Amino acid sequence: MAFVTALTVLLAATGSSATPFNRRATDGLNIRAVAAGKQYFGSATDNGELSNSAYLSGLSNTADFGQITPGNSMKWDSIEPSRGSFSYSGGDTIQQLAVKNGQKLRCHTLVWHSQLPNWVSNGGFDNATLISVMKNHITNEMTHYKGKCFHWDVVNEALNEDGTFRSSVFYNTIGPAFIPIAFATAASVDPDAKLYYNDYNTENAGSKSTGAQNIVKLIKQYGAKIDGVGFQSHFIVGSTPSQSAQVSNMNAFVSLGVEVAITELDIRTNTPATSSAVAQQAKDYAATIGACKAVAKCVGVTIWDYTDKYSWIPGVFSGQGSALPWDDNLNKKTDIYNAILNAWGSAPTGGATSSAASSATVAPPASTSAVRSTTTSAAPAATSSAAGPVVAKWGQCGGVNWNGGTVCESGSSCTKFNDYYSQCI
Ligand SMILES: O[C@@H]1[C@@H](O)[C@H](O[C@@H]2CO[C@@H](O[C@@H]3CO[C@@H](O)[C@H](O)[C@H]3O)[C@H](O)[C@H]2O)OC[C@H]1O
Repeated sequence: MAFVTALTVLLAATGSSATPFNRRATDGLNIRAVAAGKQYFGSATDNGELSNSAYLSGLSNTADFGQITPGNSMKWDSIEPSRGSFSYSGGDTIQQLAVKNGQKLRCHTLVWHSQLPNWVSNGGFDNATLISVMKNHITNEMTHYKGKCFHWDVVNEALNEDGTFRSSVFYNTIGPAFIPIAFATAASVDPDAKLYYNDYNTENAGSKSTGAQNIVKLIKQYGAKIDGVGFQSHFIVGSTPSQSAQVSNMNAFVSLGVEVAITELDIRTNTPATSSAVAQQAKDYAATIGACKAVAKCVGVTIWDYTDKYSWIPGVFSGQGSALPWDDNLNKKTDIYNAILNAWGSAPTGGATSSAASSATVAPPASTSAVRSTTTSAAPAATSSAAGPVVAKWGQCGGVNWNGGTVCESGSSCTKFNDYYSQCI
C-alpha cells in the first residue's frame, strides 16, 4: 500500500499523464465531458503512431479519451485502393484498439473528394456506374464495420466556401443527389449507426453553414436519414469563432432535427508558439468546448490527434502548428489541458458519476465495445419518409440528374417521376 501511494505521488509529482496500473483515474477530459452530459471527449489517431508505447498509453487512457477516430485508415484510398479490392487491416487495428480500451469509435469517412483513389476520381464513370461504385464502397465498408462504429462520417466536405457544391467526381457526375444516395445507402447497411455530414468552416453563421443546413434538408427531402452534422473545427488562434457564435450556429442545425458534434478540433498558431498565443489558444479551446457544453444536442468533441508530435498541421500549413493539448514530447500543456477541463465544468464528486469515471482504467467487456449511444436523436422532420421505398418529391428529375437507385438518368428529358413504375415518364 505504501508502495502504491508512493508511486502515485511520484507520478503526480513528475507530471506524468499515465495512469498507474492500479489507480482509478478520477478526472480527465472525457470524465469531465461525460459529467457535463456529453457522450465522449475523443481523439483521432493513426496506425503508424500506435507503435509508440507512450503515445498509445496516453491514447488509451479513457479518463481523457472515451472515443477514437481513425485519421486515415478508413478513407477510400486505404479501404478500396483498386476497384472491388478491399483492405481492412489498418481500420481493423484501430477498431480493435477501441474495443480493447472500451472506447467508442467514430468512423471517418465514406465519400470524400480527397484521398480518393485515381480509379474513382479519373475513372470516367457515367452516372449510373459511379452511383453503383459509390454504393458498393459504402455497402462493403459499412458491412465490414457493422455494429462497431457508433458514428459514420458518410459524406465529407461537399461544399465550397460560398456554400455551393464543390466540384468533385461525385458532384460532377451524379449531381447533388450523390449526397442523399450515400446516406440512404448507409442507413440501409447499418441502421443503428449515427450518420453524419462533416465539413469545415461551417462552425459560424454564413454561406457555408447555410449550405450545410441545405444539405441536411436535401437528405431529408429525399426521405433518407441523417442523424448528425460534424463541425471539423480546424481553428486558428485568435480567429476561432466565439462561444456564442458557435452555439447559435449549432442551434440552427439542431432545429433541423439533427445532433451535432465537434469532430476534428485543433487550434493552430505560428510556431514556435508565443506565450500570448498560448494564452489566447486556451481561451479559444475553452470557447469551443463551452459551445458544445451549452448545446444539449452537441454530443461530444474530438481533437484531431492529441499531441503535436502527430498533428497533421505542420505538414499542411507551413510554419504553423502547436495546435493540440499535448506537445511534441507527449507532455501535457497544462494551460490548454486545464482550459478544456474547466470549460466542461467541475469534476464528478462523491465517487463515479458516469461510466467514464468508473471505467477509466478498466476496459469493459467486449459486448459493450461498440458503446452505442443510449441517447436518441430528435425525431426526423415530419416531411421525412424514412420508411418504405426511397421515392421522393425529388423524383421530378428535370433539374438534377436524379438517380439514387431509381432511374432519372443524366441527360434524361423526363420531367416527372412515376412512383409506381419507379421511373421517369
Ligand atoms: O501523404 C498522406 C498525408 O497527406 C495524409 O494526411 C492526412 C490528410 O488528412 C488529414 O485528415 C483530414 C484533415 O481535415 C479534414 O479535411 C478531413 O476531414 C480529415 O480527414 C489527416 O490527419 C492527415 O494525416 O495521410 C496519408 C498520407 O499518405
